[in-house]
Amino acid sequence: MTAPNFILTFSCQDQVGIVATVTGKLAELEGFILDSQQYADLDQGRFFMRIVFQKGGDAFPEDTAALRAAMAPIAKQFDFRWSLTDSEDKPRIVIAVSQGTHCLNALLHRWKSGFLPIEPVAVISNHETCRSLTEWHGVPFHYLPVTNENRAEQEAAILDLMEGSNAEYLVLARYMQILSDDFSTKLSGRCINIHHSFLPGFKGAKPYHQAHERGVKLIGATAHFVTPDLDEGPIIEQQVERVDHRATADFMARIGRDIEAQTLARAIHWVAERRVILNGKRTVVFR
Ligand SMILES: Nc1nc2c(c(=O)[nH]1)N[C@@H](CN(C=O)c1ccc(C(=O)N[C@@H](CCC(=O)O)C(=O)O)cc1)CN2
Repeated sequence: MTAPNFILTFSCQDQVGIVATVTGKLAELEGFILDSQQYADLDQGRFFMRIVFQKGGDAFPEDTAALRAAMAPIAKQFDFRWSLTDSEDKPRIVIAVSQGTHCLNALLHRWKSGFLPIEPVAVISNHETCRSLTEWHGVPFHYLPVTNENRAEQEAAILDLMEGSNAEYLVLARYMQILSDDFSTKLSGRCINIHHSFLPGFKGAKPYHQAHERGVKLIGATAHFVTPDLDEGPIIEQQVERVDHRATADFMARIGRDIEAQTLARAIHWVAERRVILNGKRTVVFR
């Protein structure tokens, strides 16, 4: 049986000696480093790092909890924002969708085929459209209709489902409802949306119509963390495709579906491999 890999990611105020201290501790624990990436944001004065390591000797802690306990004094010393996970522990995810199937299908197909290291614990929707696709993949489907009158209750039901299934992330896979400020704030850093434009261009529900009206030559998609400010959250991944004067809004939407699906799946893959760290209104992505 191959030794498990562990992933340590952290950010902190930058100073001399962070890498030496962290890797010195791993050496003391006989940790064997397999991959290491770091970045210093000089403007913000913050340091970011991701280290993948495994057992390299008998001094290595017996499990993830013991590893976390061993690293905790250093995390306290530098006031880390950090996570330390076993690479086999796939993040538990609730997926939200409205009527478009393409992004949901991309996530569930990649997961079922073993290409996306996630644990989709439930799909929620304000329409019945995606029930059969979801249940075909063996994932529970929850129909949660929403109106302006019941939005608070519906969002509370989503939160209860996340807590009840110990879900780490809510992924909006073309969920066409604006989350309330309270809900999106509660899920800060844990809710990811796919927007069907190359942000910051063309925010809102109908970006392809806006793009056609503007006569753009590139269309795209953007996966980002959700904040109360619509389509303003920290960007995780983007992709673009060329179009020309013949492209109608419907044509743009048609080729856009593939871009959206691939962009969201790629972003969720990065997140699942603990490669994404929030950096204020931006992200650091160790690819
Ligand atoms: N708090 C946030 N909620 C959501 C965000 C976000 O960034 N912050 N992103 C959206 C997704 N989205 C674009 O990517 C989007 C979805 C819906 C709308 C919109 O205007 N919806 C209308 C209803 C439309 C309908 O019923 O079909 C509305 O809510 O009144 C704009 C952008 C997901 N939520």
